[in-house]
Amino acid sequence: MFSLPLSLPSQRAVFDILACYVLFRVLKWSVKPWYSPSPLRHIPGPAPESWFKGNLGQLFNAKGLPFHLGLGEIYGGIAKVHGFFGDEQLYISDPKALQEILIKNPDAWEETEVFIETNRIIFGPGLVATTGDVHKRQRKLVNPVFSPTNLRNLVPVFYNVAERLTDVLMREIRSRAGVDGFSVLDMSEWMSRAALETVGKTVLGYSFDPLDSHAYTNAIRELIPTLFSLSLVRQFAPFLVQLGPAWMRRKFVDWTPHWAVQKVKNMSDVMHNTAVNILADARVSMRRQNEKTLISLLLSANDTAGRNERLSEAELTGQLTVMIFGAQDTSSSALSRLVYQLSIRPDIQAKIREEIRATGATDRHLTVEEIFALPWLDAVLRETLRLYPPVPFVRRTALQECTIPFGHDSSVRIPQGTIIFLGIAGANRLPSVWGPDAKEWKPERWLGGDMHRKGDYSVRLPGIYAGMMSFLGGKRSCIGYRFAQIEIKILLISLISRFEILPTEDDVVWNLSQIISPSVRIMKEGVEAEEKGLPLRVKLVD
Ligand code: HEM
Repeated sequence: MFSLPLSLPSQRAVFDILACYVLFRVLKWSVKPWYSPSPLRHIPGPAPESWFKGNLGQLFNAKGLPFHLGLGEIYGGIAKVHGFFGDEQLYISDPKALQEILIKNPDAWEETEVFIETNRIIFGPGLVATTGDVHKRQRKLVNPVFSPTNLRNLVPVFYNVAERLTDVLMREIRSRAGVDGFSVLDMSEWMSRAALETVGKTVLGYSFDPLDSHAYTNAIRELIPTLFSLSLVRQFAPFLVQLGPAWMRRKFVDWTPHWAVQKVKNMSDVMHNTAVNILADARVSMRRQNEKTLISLLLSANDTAGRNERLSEAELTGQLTVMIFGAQDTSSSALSRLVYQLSIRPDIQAKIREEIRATGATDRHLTVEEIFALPWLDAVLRETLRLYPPVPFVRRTALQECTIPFGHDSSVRIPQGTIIFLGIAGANRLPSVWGPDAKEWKPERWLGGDMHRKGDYSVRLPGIYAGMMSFLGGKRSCIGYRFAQIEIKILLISLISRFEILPTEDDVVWNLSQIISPSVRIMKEGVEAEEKGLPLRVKLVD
């Protein structure tokens, strides 16, 4: 558990600081109800599981997804949960409330300090580590880089990765197929490699070589699970970042005797150093070859931006790391779920194969228009992202006191500083929006346009994609949502036109580590355990 040999005074310093913080929170918690009764006291919700961490142990838990979904089902669109020392927080999946928070009054809400400060330490000052005007300025420069035209120009690169993936899979299958022609492959591993290679090539023009165990590759793939294991410790970040200058905070991190903190520190150093080198290379090759990777487009946009709009070197390095992260785990989680759903529904897999074949796509690359005109592929992508969003929740803090409407004609006053969870997965399953079959995976609900929606037409979610919350909505919505659609569709076209995919007998479970990922239940020395992966039976189509 403890990985660093620390001197006694430094351990003592970390301990004293944490002890002061705990004392401060306990005092605040015990005195507050006497001088101001909470306006949230009547909001229903589960009892705190512990006096110390409230419901945080249930919310930030690999097995916590049913708890998240249950909050909306049991208590409605706004439920009260508890943070440290009884801190009252809200869990929100109500469409009207989401509309108010994300669209109507976005300046009253911001990412939590915990999120911003830990991201700033890990990624540097990129999009996920800045707020207010700085974030607005960064988005103004980064958003156009993901324009439909720029993404269209990258289609050959997306195809190149997809074809390299199918070539490798063909070799794998041929070398170890059984008599029935099927081979069992860990498809989540392959989807993760494909997603990393895609983002490496499109954003940076850089190959991470998916078969190589490059330190940067490992850092990218292990960071999010390691951070999730630190979810509770992370809550102290806003307090810790106020402790003196940067060199002193770095010393505190160096002295922290926790293996996961040290692992995150090392991964963050690897990512930062690699990003600095990649940026320098990108500058050189951009000038030499007029290269059109997303980072070279960002560099050009930055060079021509006005002085007050321009990103600093640290901000550019931050964007680069953030783009890689934003793209990798999320896309690979979505792809894993998609191939799994198609494996258990071979009838729908066959429909996609048929519609691809009808375009003649097996011999040529489809254009973006042709890709988006495949109705079953589109319906399967939408339905899978709706029912199984890779990021099931995000959090925000109220920057000022505000009142938010919810339900038919209710409202609640929210004190400044309140932390809220935006229940992405919960909102995506609301019967009021999607109809009584909201909890079923039914791609056909997307065929025939909006008329097929069975919910109440007056209730709308403020998401940027297909009226769902999977890529969020508003000022901090996903910048790569078009990128993700093209990437996923091209990879699926290549896979489904060449391979038939069926499930194995394995018991697949989907765990939460901020982003959802698959594991299988196994017996290890007579004891039930879980192993990361998604074994599926794959064979070449006849
Ligand atoms: C299926 C794939 C994806 C899903 C489900 C997804 C989902 C999300 C969500 C929910 C957020 C909001 C996070 C928050 O508010 O805390 C977000 C933000 C973001 N995403 Fe994605 N994302 C995906 C793919 C991508 C890709 C491919 C990229 C880049 C190439 C990307 C880049 C980003 C960035 C940079 C942000 C931060 C935006 C900001 O704070 O202004 N994402 N994404």
